[in-house]
Amino acid sequence: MPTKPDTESAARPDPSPGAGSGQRNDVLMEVEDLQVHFGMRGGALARISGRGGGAVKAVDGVNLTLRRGEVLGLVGESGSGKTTLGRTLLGLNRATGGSIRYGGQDLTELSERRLRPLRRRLQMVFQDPHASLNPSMDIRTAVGHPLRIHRLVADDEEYEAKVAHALERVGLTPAERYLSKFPSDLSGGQKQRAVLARAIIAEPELLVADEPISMLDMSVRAKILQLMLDLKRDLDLTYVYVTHDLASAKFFCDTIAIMYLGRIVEQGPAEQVFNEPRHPYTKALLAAIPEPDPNRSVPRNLPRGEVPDAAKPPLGCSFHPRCAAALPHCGWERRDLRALLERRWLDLAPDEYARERALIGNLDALAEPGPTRVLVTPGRGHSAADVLAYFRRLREEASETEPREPFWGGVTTMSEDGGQVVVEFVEARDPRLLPVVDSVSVACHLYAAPGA
Ligand SMILES: Nc1ncnc2c1ncn2[C@@H]1O[C@H](COP(=O)(O)OP(=O)(O)OP(=O)(O)O)[C@@H](O)[C@H]1O
Repeated sequence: MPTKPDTESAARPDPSPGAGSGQRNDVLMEVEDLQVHFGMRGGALARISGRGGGAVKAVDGVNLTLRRGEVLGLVGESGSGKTTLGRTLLGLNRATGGSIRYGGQDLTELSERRLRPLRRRLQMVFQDPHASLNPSMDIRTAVGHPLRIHRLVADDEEYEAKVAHALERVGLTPAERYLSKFPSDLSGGQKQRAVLARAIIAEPELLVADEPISMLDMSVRAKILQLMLDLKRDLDLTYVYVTHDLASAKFFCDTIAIMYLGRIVEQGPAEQVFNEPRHPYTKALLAAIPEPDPNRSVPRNLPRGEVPDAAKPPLGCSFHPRCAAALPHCGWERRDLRALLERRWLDLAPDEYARERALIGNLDALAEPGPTRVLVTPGRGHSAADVLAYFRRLREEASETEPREPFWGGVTTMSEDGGQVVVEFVEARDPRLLPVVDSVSVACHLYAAPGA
């Protein structure tokens, strides 16, 4: 990886629509309590996936300050909401709540017609350069497209000159060699350069780059990132870099926001987040990539499986079911009891599994979210006393063999009631993103005062 130039986040003369708006000069965008919920009602996909009636909380209460000249990395596993957040900052997805202050206006309230002129200033670079360029359009037409849309040139001569200038800026030189070529004539790296030329041609101030190098050959990835840094320096750009590739984020970003299920769980200067991760999720992500290895992406071997369904996020802290450091009030609920049993049963011999499984009646009743008081029906031929004794045995065993299993700490009482077993959990608390040190904020009860 090339060396990283100094950050240029200092204030500069402000030619943007934000000038004179009362915003601080170095702040480009201010995001408050942003929500993007996708309704699942009615659609065919919703019916097939069984998610009908709910909402996918792709972005759920995000606060961000984007400073001019900054490279902000949105990092997290697949499904954490990075792309949706990035698109919403540009008005490509509509927010369902909260605000995005930019240029003295709230983008979330603008009609499509009023958003259109702002789009010149807010550009997106997508992951797949092949899909980003129309195969039947030559580079001259594709790269200059924004000039026509936003009516930025007086005549063909000016058009041609601006396209040639943009191509040269991104290293497609001499420009004349590329103007009449088609995307299929270019390599992957050259295509992404052309995409960048199109993104900068209308003189934007913010670029949201969604995995801009992940589909490129390893040999050109660093070159494209270096080109982006050069463009940022020369054109006073600000970047939001969406990625699950921690190594490139470490190199490329000034600030990192780690996302999990639609929320930011840790945020701060890249150096601090990488050198001293605080949230257990950030720690797990970083522990899983050995350094230095720019080829690795976020691995799948995080504790306890995949990111949960964003339509039914876990109670309290969304990360608690996968978190080895979870506390009693992190949000334990009946789904966690089922997950605990299933994890245990996976390791049992068939006859042991059959014996234990038979103790519990309808396991599906434990599949839904909440509540924190759950009734467990014994299996046929078994009594509540059998189930209660079983649970108590599991808890005892866990305290000896798995002292780090946090689930049982979240159980307050277990008792019999009317032929069923009642398991009650500690009331869930939702962690808020709070400053922990200087400019690092973390959403985790490990860092919050009791009762916070
Ligand atoms: N248009 C949509 N309609 C319904 N759900 C959506 C839509 N777009 C995204 N989602 C859902 O929102 C959640 C967040 O998706 P998003 O693509 O923003 O995450 P991501 O972190 O960028 O993931 P990836 O790295 O896989 O792109 C996911 O559960 C996804 O299925």
